[in-house]
Amino acid sequence: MFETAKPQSKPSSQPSRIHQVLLSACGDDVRQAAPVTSLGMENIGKRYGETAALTTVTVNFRPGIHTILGENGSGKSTMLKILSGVVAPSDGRVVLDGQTIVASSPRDMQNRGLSTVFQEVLIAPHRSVADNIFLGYDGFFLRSLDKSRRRAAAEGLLAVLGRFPIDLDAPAGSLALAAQQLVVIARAFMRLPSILLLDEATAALDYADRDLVFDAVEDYARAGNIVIFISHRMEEVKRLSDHVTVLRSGRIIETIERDGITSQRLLDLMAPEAHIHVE
Ligand SMILES: Nc1ncnc2c1ncn2[C@@H]1O[C@H](COP(=O)(O)OP(=O)(O)OP(=O)(O)O)[C@@H](O)[C@H]1O
Repeated sequence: MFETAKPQSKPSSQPSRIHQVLLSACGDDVRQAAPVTSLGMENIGKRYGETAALTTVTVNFRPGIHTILGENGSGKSTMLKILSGVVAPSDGRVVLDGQTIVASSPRDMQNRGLSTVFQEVLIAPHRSVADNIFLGYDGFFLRSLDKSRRRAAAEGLLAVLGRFPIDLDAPAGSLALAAQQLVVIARAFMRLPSILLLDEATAALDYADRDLVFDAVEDYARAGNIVIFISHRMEEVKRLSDHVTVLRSGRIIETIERDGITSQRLLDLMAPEAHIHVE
């Protein structure tokens, strides 16, 4: 069966729900990252010794949800690590709103409005949930937030993203992996990024919580932000994507727009030699 993705929803002029939660918790001290209208990779190459992880990758990301799809080892995480400033490309350049980013670092990219949820769940296990959500946020809010506003912000975000309350005072390392993943996603949203990168960020969640996170992500993209999403799950890709870029062996094979996205087409592009037929 050839299902197509649902029609793309119109951009909204409203602030995102996440933004509204933070405004109501923290008032005017919330600072949203400057809007970004385009993030590009131009002729990016990345080699690890003999391995060419990426070869002449050129792609432009705009507001909306842009998925990167490819088999294991096709180079998806390497793309996100380069955009996040974690890994330097061997060739090519990253361009943000027409400006070439030189010698970027994770901190530099965060300051330019980018937040990343990496595949590995990165938490400080002995620190509280609330501390984890605010990790690395010094100076982000216009004035330092008192404890009660921090807690209200953390609680508000977690309530948008998950169904069950998470104890803000518990050491983050004592939580189940799914709850830790929600904490990491909440941390990424707390910065109100203009560009949100999600690398298999919902892998540990059950369907119901995944749905809530996807609702929040869709709403966030509709408010004019760029979301770059990596997932292996076909139903997620079809639900969320405005554009899908398919990678194979470190090269871009094609970028498909929402109207053209079907499971069969994506499988044919990802692994043509496998001849997988979608029933
Ligand atoms: N730090 C590294 N050192 C050496 N090789 C690496 C390193 N990181 C990635 N690679 C190699 O680069 C290629 C692309 O890896 P990458 O993790 O970007 O792929 P991926 O599509 O994200 O895979 P997965 O879906 O398994 O996460 C693979 O061959 C991988 O083994």
